[in-house]
Amino acid sequence: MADIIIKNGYILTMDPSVDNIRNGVVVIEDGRITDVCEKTEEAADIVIDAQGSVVMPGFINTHTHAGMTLFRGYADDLALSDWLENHIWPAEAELTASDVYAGTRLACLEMIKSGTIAFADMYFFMDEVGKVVESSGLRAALSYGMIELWDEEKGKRELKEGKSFVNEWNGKADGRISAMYGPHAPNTCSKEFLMKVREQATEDNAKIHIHVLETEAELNQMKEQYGMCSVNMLDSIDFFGPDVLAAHCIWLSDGDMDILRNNNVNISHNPVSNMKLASGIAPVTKLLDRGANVCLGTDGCASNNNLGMFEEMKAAALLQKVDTMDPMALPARQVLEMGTVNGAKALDINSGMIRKGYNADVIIVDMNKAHLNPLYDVPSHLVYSAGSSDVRTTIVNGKVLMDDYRVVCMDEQKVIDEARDAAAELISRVDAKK
Ligand SMILES: O=c1[nH]cnc2c1ncn2[C@@H]1O[C@H](CO)[C@@H](O)[C@H]1O
Ligand SMILES: [Zn+2]
Repeated sequence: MADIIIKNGYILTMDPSVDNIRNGVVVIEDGRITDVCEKTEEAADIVIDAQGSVVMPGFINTHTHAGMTLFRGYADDLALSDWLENHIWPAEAELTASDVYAGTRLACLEMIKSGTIAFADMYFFMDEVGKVVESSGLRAALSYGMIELWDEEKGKRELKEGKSFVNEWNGKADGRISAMYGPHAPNTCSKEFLMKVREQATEDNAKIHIHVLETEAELNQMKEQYGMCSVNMLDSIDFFGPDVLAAHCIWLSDGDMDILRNNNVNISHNPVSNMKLASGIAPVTKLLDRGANVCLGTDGCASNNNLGMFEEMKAAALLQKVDTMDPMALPARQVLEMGTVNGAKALDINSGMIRKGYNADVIIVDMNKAHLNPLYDVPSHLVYSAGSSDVRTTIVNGKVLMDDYRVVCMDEQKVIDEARDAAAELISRVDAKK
């Protein structure tokens, strides 16, 4: 007997080798999708009627700082350097482990409710993040954000912390958690430090998550310091490879794009954060044309200000259209791939498609809504009209985390209350230091 059967839904497979099914069935057993078909005679413990809904792979948020939900709306409408240095970093200096626990729980709740099944995180107190991911049922690629700032002693401590996190958490929670190294950025970590990180990651068989060319200021700083941009500098130390997840990647030359493509670097595009901080527009269309793997991420809640992937998809599509002045640029189907298939490739997980043998990381989107009717084309609605609150069911690793709008893996109100309390106390500590 199967664990879960989802029936009567429109199956959006995202699998290039299999057509979508208008009225189909997804069978789930032992955390895997065991069948995708028109009809089944099989029985299951749980039968979900997805009438009037789309059954699709859940989203993969490939760049975030989950604990930053506590700073949602705390410092807005500022330039990135001012925002980070004068507002966010002083506030983060007061963060405690229990704050990160509360903030990450809130983030996981929000992600489950908005159809995200996995996320790539870079933050502090990562043991707390690991615990939250483990108990929530989500999947995640976690990294301790190492900020060296050209201080050799600090660099040693940071790398030690990054390494102990990798050693402890890589492969945990039945393989739902992978651990990565998270050097913050080429303008906050020295070349020597980045070389050590690369070496350590290779030795530990762990991936690397880093911010790259998010601002023009970074580009200028790198040119001044090294006589070359971040991509060239990283390439000169053989930093790149298919195990690297580079966030933002805005200020790229054509040569940089070739380097990223030729090294199979995964690029996390974060359009909402990039627009909000006026960081710039990443050349997504050009990267995709080259065959680079571009996926989507929201960035932290202080620069977005939510973790919704529907919104991120729409922003990505619209931004490329206006940037290239071509309304055919980045069509709905391709953005959906960025949010699912490409994200799975970046995190190296067997998710992102409704396909036999793949992880049962499935969401059900309710289409019986005013803003989703009439329905001509499913990808179009998902990208241009649907929103986070249209997700009715979220399944990760064959476990139902949200069942028909009801989150079953955590006490929703308690998570919200605890995060609100933690944020209030945190900000009063920050204000007391001013
Ligand atoms: O958009 C961004 N650019 C650069 N740094 C960021 C951004 N968003 C968050 N952080 C910062 O990265 C560190 C993660 O470990 C944190 O300090 C966080 O505030
Ligand atoms: Zn970031």
